[in-house]
Amino acid sequence: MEVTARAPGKIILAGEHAVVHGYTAVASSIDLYTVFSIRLRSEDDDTVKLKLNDIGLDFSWSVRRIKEVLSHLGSPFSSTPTSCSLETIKSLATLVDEQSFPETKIGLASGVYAFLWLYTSILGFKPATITVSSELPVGAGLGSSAAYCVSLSAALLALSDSVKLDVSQKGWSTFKETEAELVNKWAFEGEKIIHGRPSGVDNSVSTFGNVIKFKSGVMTRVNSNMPLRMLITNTKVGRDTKALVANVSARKSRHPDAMCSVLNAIEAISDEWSTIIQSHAVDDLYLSANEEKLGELMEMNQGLLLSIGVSHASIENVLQTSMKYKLASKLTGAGGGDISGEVIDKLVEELGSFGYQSFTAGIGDCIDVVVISLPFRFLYTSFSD
Ligand SMILES: Nc1ncnc2c1ncn2[C@@H]1O[C@H](COP(=O)(O)OP(=O)(O)OP(=O)(O)O)[C@@H](O)[C@H]1O
Ligand SMILES: C[C@@](O)(CCO)CC(=O)[O-]
Ligand SMILES: [Mg+2]
Repeated sequence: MEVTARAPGKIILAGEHAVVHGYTAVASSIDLYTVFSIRLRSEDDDTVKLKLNDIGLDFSWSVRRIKEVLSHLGSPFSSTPTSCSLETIKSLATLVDEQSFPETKIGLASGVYAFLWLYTSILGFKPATITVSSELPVGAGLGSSAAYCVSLSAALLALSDSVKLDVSQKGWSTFKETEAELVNKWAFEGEKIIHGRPSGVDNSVSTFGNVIKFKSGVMTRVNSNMPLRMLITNTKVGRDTKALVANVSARKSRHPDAMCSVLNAIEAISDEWSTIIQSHAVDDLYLSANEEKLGELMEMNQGLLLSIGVSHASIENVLQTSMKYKLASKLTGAGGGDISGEVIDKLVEELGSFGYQSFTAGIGDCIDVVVISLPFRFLYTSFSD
């Protein structure tokens, strides 16, 4: 039996970091996916093999060893999403250390802990070969960790017999709403292992697709009526969402009043973003006035992100380069090395001369356009041998 599940990445249009502290963010899924495939092996095989294609790492555990290390948990199965305790993370770290995790890639280990937690909690101790590969750059602000956790949870739940598929389209099937909620909740537990303190916006937009507004754990769907041209630039500067989120919290406890004002301002920007993209353009003039407003909001949001300490010299370089072409930009996701914005070919070329990689997340025929109202959802297909 094999199941393949995929889940999209995202861009945060406004409100990253503020959303961790209970303020509104607006996010959209993009058409770049992470794909998990799980092939169950025969019960007497006794191995769980994990192949992480994007980061070039393979693992192989015996089911017996996993059981032994997690013996304090008793039965691992849980029908409701459960948090991984610190004690269990230490046990999972033992399993990962035994596989000689390369020191240079140690920052990636939390993804393997999240895998082991979700796998054993949802499927128990079944032998299998699991492969993951992604179109998303890992750790660049496009929600790779959420797409990883959502596609993994979707594949596991599809195999667990506890969920039923919705109608099948072109070989892919979707989950019904309540089952998608279950996938989302499990994915959030995985994100907690990777991020430390996720808001839940990334896994929610990866699970439900489209454009969403997110505040204090509550998601609202946004009906976007505005096609947007977006360019995403990866500065390739390594960074870690967990550390950036922790730095913002530390700054907030040092300067509570000032930070509260900044986060309130970010929330006002998110609210205006969602109002604008939901409005119906009566004519081209109205549309271009709205585009200009969004550009200003992006500039203001970026200024506030700088003030909370999550920008980076490379991001500022992209901003200044874009400004030469009178284009607005902001970082997206956790910051510290990535950016999104509107652009023209010359800008892409100039950004390329700094070693940055610009790409568009195209949809269907619209290769260079992100139409943020498209209904991206994770999908999976299953078949038996
Ligand atoms: N395809 C993948 N293969 C293996 N691990 C992955 C993959 N995608 C994500 N991860 C895990 O997620 C971590 C990156 O998550 P992180 O939250 O730092 O970045 P991001 O999700 O890409 O950006 P952001 O959270 O700002 O949107 C990696 O260190 C790894 O543990
Ligand atoms: C930085 C952050 O706001 C977005 C990361 O994509 C973290 C989160 O919301 O979990
Ligand atoms: Mg992430």
